[in-house]
Amino acid sequence: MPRMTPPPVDRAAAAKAAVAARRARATVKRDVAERRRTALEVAEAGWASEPTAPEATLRVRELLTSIPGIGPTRVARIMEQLGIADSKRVGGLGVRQRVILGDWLSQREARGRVKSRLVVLAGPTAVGKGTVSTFIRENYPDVHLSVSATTRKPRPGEVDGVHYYFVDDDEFDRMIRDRELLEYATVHNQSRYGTPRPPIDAALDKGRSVLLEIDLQGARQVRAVMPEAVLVFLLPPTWEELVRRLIGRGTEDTAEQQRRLETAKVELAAQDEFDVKVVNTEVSEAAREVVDLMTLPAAPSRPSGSRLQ
Ligand SMILES: Nc1nc2c(ncn2[C@@H]2O[C@H](COP(=O)(O)OP(=O)(O)O)[C@@H](O)[C@H]2O)c(=O)[nH]1
Ligand SMILES: Nc1ncnc2c1ncn2[C@@H]1O[C@H](COP(=O)(O)OP(=O)(O)O)[C@@H](O)[C@H]1O
Repeated sequence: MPRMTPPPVDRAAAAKAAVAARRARATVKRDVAERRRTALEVAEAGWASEPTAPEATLRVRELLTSIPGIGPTRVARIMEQLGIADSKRVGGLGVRQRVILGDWLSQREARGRVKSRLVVLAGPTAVGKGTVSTFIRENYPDVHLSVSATTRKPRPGEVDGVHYYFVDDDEFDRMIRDRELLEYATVHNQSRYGTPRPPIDAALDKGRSVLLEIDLQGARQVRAVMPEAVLVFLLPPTWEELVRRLIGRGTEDTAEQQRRLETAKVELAAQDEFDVKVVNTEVSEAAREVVDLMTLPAAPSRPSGSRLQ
């Protein structure tokens, strides 16, 4: 599998790029408003700013990457859909491309304004769903992290009501019967897992954002019953890194690891069903990208190196 993330950039350059990206987004939107005066007039008017202005020299790829929740893989797909070459700079776009890009940005913004506060986090085994969710629970207390019910036995250190509600088969059946579960599924052909609905409704009613960390089958069910939910697919930086994480975790024997990796291939093939892809290279970064989707103010950052760095 090819690398999915670009090499790290230095912070000053990243900050400069972020400012340029913000200005470029504003310029493209202004440009779209102007286009109503007819495409010809816009063509004659040319680009709204100097060709050397930072927003004009910025690559479209960088502009799109600067939008929270859009990773490099998604950017490549969006650019292909919009028919914009990878090397294009914002200032070098033709009228038609500017119109297409401007429309896309406006639609994205409109969607952002009505964005659901319910985010579903899914992804292949060992990609780091649990780790990212735990980071969010510990660093973004405004987010309500759903606690699932499961028929699997607790692992050492797992606390009932915190990590899961550990229930037996009869109780799980009762929850299904009484329609207490938003979704449920049998995972890894072993145990049943389900999302209790009442706490989610209560949290949403109070205006809190809600995060569900569930499997692919569950994510599809949530989409069917709550189409406003934002579905996030967590990706590993590379396939090799996913294998390393699974083996490194050391919670499955070799046969089970093989079985999970086979499932992971199937799950990775479903990534395009999701609204947003987030690459889990750095736990804190991936967590921030997920929380950004909920339009919450960011939590104060902890001193670097305090956890999971
Ligand atoms: N559909 C569904 N899947 C869940 C739910 N809770 C957890 N899962 C998924 O169940 C799988 C197994 O979770 P777990 O037993 O904690 O083991 P691990 O994540 O593989 O270490 C993971 O893919 C979770 O995302 C739920 O409420 N519904
Ligand atoms: N960004 C990351 N960088 C390095 N290791 C990670 C990262 N995210 C998670 N891990 C490690 O990968 C392993 C699997 O993570 P886990 O959260 O259990 O995955 P999942 O819940 O998706 O099955 C764990 O050992 C965890 O510490």
